[in-house]
Amino acid sequence: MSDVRVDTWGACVDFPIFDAKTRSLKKSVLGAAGGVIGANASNVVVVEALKDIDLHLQHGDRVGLVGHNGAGKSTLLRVLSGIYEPTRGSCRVQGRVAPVFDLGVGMDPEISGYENIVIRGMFLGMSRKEMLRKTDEIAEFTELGDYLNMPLRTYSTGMRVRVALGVVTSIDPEILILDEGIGAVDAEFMKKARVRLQELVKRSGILVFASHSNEFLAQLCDRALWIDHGQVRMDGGIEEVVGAYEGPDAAKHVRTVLDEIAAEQTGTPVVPGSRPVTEADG
Ligand SMILES: Nc1ncnc2c1ncn2[C@@H]1O[C@H](COP(=O)(O)OP(=O)(O)OP(=O)(O)O)[C@@H](O)[C@H]1O
Repeated sequence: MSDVRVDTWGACVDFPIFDAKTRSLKKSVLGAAGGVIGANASNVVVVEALKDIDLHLQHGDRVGLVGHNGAGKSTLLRVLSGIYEPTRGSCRVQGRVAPVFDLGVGMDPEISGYENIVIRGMFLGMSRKEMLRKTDEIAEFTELGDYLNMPLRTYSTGMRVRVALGVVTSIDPEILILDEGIGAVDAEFMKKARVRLQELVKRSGILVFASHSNEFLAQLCDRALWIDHGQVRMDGGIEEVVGAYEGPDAAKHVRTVLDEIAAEQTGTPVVPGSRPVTEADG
């Protein structure tokens, strides 16, 4: 597990759009959302989703990706998961990847919650035997009781998310690739899920997590990359990067969450807005 690694060297991803009208496009467009739109040598329109990404992650790295809509976060996660090959440059991943892009992927509406637990776990790289061992514990976490014997199609959206979250947080990944979409459950359940997510991250070798929730980023990651029009604009601590991307209020929110986590770990209560008195205070 300690030799897990993720490396990219100058990785670029271009999406050719064969049915776009070249004539109506300016040479290279930089909008508020989306990657740069350009044209390749054959005059085919391309979206430059990622450009020259150099990323080197090792065991223990917990990296959050922030950036505008269409910045390239999901594309980068797909490159790291081996779903996309870089158009130029390269990517090498050492270790077993568990990609969690959509909580519902791999779930079958016609089979029971119990059966879905096993299937979804296998989809994430676990063996059938391992999943059967974990089923009772996952069932208890979901609090769905007898519903777990009924077909998944009879569940509400939130009930499905409970099953999916239960499974996702039960696996033992070497490299965990998480893409948002984990907020569709009620607040009380989310509190419970958060603890499990934190435990999951702790036992993962590497985490890469794309999210628009600074709270989640602060809870799960200790480093952030700001992706801007397909490029890494900044690489640093969560507070610093969120501050640069979204401003001082967002950075303050991150600081509060980090203080809460530190206090939970040391057992010290947090006084809102408090900070140690320094010499500068006079
Ligand atoms: N399959 C595809 N075909 C064409 N263009 C694509 C495809 N997937 C992504 N893109 C483009 O690549 C760019 C990056 O998209 P990506 O989904 O990686 O952004 P993102 O940072 O995850 O955005 P969001 O925060 O909105 O989810 C966008 O301009 C998008 O239009």
